[in-house]
Amino acid sequence: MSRRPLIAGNWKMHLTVAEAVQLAKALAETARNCPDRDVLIAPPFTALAAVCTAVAKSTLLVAAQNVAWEVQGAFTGEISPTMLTDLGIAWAIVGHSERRQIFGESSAMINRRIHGALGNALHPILCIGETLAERESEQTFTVLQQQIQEGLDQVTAEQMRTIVLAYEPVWAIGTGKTATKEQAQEVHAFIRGLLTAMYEKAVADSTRILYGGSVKPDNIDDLMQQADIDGVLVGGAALQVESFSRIICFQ
Ligand SMILES: O=C[C@H](O)COP(=O)(O)O
Repeated sequence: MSRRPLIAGNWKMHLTVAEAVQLAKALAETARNCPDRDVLIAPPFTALAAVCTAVAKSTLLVAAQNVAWEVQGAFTGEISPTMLTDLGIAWAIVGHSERRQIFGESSAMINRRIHGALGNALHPILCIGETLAERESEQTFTVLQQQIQEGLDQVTAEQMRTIVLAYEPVWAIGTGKTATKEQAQEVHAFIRGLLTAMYEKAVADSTRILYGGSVKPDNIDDLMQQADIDGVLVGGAALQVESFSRIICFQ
């Protein structure tokens, strides 16, 4: 089954509005030259409106880095799904390991965010991944299974059509230590098998599973050649036009 590649850049807490618009415009040009793949950027909240306007006529997809589960109310510091759709945004990252680890987001909270997104026409990118200690104690698959089952609790097969998963081993994020292509493929195949068990083969076969963690121009081609790697979620290397353009144009 062929799945359309998705190359996503998570800008995290970087860039001014002007810098974000400049980078987005340059990447829209790169994306235009690679029409056989989806290209997505996730700017910080402060730059979302300006970036959406700047790339409105391009194929570039724009995501928020998180999303609340309620549409309005007393939730200081949160951004609601309808505030995002109001800007024309159709995507949201949910459950990034930095949200889980630094800000203490639980699987239950992440599941609520997933439903908040799904209920308001946003495509969630659900992030999962094990820590170094969990990998070294051979708990990788147990941890991932729990994160996926809890994150996707009450998500239907129909809703799975709009969800993307991103496997990001915590030990590979921002460390320069990428998982080998074999390690990444092994986990992606496990995730696809789990989706088959949770839903059905057609759902597993059509779900895009991204890899994230120190993806760079020099490892993108090997990663994208793996059977179950359908794209990448890039942090550091997504902040420069040259490096992210090379990643977008993987061979
Ligand atoms: O969301 C992106 C990931 O956290 C990967 O970040 P990185 O490419 O800087 O390792």
